[in-house]
Amino acid sequence: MFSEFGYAEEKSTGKPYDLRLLKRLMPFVRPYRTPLLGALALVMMLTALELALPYITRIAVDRYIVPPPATHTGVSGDGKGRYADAEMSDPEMAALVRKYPDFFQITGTTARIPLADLPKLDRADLMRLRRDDIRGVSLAACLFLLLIIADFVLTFFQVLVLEYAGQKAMHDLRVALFTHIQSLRIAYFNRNPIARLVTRTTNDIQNMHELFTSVLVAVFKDLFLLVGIMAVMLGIRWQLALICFTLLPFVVFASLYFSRLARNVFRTLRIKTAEINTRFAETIAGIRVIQLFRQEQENARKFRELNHEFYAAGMRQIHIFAVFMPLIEVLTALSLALVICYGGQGVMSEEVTLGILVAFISYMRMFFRPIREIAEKYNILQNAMSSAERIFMILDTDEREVAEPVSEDGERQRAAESGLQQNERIETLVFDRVSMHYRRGEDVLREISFQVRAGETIAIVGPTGSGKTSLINLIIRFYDPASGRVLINGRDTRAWDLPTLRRKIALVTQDPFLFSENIRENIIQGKAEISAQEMDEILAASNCRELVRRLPQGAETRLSEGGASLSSGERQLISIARAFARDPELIILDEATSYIDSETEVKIQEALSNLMRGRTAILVAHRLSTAREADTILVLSRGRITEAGSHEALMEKRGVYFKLNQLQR
Ligand SMILES: Nc1ncnc2c1ncn2[C@@H]1O[C@H](COP(=O)(O)OP(=O)(O)OP(=O)(O)O)[C@@H](O)[C@H]1O
Repeated sequence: MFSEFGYAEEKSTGKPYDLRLLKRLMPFVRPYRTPLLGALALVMMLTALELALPYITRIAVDRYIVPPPATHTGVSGDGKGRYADAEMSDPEMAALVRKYPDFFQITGTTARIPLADLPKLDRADLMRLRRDDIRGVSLAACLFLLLIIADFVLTFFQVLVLEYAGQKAMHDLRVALFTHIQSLRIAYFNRNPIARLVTRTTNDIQNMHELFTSVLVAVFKDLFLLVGIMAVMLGIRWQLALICFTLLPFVVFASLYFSRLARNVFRTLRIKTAEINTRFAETIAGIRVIQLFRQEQENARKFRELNHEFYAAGMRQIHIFAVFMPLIEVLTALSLALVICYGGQGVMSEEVTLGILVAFISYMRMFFRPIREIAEKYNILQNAMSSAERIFMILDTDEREVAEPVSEDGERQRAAESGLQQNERIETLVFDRVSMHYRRGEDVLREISFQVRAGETIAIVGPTGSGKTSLINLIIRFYDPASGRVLINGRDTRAWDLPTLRRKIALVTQDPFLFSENIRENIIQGKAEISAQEMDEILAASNCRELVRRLPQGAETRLSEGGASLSSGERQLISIARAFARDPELIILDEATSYIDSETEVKIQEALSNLMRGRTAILVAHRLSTAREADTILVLSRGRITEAGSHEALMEKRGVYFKLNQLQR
């Protein structure tokens, strides 16, 4: 049963990139293109900074650390060995040279000392001789530090700007999705379980968010870094660079292979998470049934099974990454070994400087990271694409309740029409040979015809499943007839402006739904503020006064989810107050079948007669005593009207209605 609960759709494997989908995303991204481009520019700067770091190390090593003194002095060679030079014109150098007459040879204004003899000098003298190198190294270190600080600051702004753009774009997408879902016809919700729609607005949007923040810009960064490292390495020493790149195909292959393995596991994990969530939500919603029928153990067994499948998928994921991550580390280490081996030989044969070797080692450490990250992001990208696919599938659902006016002219025309209709009072409601079905070929109403005039009350009675609720669903246009017409004032309801039509009607259902807002908000339901006096009148007419007085903060008391803190009778009283607040012309009442204590029952009946006074009413009556007062009673059976007339007329007829009365007595 669970696997049928809309999860098949979760299995859809999005392509890792789909230009069509990316194009659809553009309207949501376009308003934030400036911050996105800003983030991209910051990423380019960051890449340049990161590439510069090993280069600075190389300069520090080659120019200042390894060679002998550089500025006052220089390296010179005469075939037999290498020397460090010191300028005798500098008095400090001259004094130093004179201190070690055995080591220095003076020619003209230059003194030189064989490199091999440098360690024989005092440490302080050696430092003095190499003071310019020490200054150079300190400068390089400062520059290194500055770049790291700049990296930190730029990363901060890059993350901030990117998150801003991503959050904003996803905020807009979530609102668009929510608004669209809200505008869909009731029939759509029969086919789409709540859990699926909730997942769309939460998980799927989250996946898309990750696409923005972890993939889009980061992939650019990884690519810049990869290309940059390759270019710098080739530029410094192409022979050594090519040796390093020999392992590249293995890394790319391993990354692609593992990302494919991981993709399947991620998908299973996603499905299992959704199933666990639904099982959990269902358990809480149905806790009374579970406890009453002692289903705890069986339910726990099913949950354990699901949980185990989730655990198994989680472990598979861990196994994959437990092999993949170290494998990439091994390949990185191998490439480092190659650099050290070949680079080390190069240093010994003086084809490569030590600085180059050090820089290469740093670059190699950085080199495989972007490849690994691109492989990881491939999964996020794919996830996001299938989320985008599912989100747009909903956004493309063309089952809107109110057709959008196609042009401005259409809009004006509609506004003018709705203005006219707003002032028009409902005089007649006519069902003209109406049939309807939920599934093709299974008519639940057949050829229904009847008429109601302003001020009349019609009661509909009939066994369960005979189509009473379906009939009232047609009046408020939750559904439309398959054939025939529902006419108000002689005009098809489909030609009426839907909001205007609905504003004239109030529906009091069997089990009214209350929102987790306060009582006042539940009653006024989006209406502009109403005065305290009006509110008091509504509470009085709907018999809610006493109930509100008992609550800790009166009408401002916030209800728990679905009004669960109130009894079903109290919920009905509030829903009657809600109908009063609309001051409707037509009342549709689906009488409650649940047991309500007789005191509350009296209150409800009183409130209802107040509500129906002077108004047109259509009443689905489960108790025949309620139907008795109606002007006309329609008896429905298997979707057809089998009898119609006043209570007296139908009793005289001695048909179905008479028999029902005998039974309920
Ligand atoms: N959303 C739906 N999708 C498919 N079939 C439906 C749907 N709602 C109702 N039905 C079917 O339509 C038929 C009429 O149902 P309806 O709810 O109108 O009966 P009812 O007379 O109001 O019943 P009750 O007295 O139990 O409320 C039933 O066979 C029911 O199974």
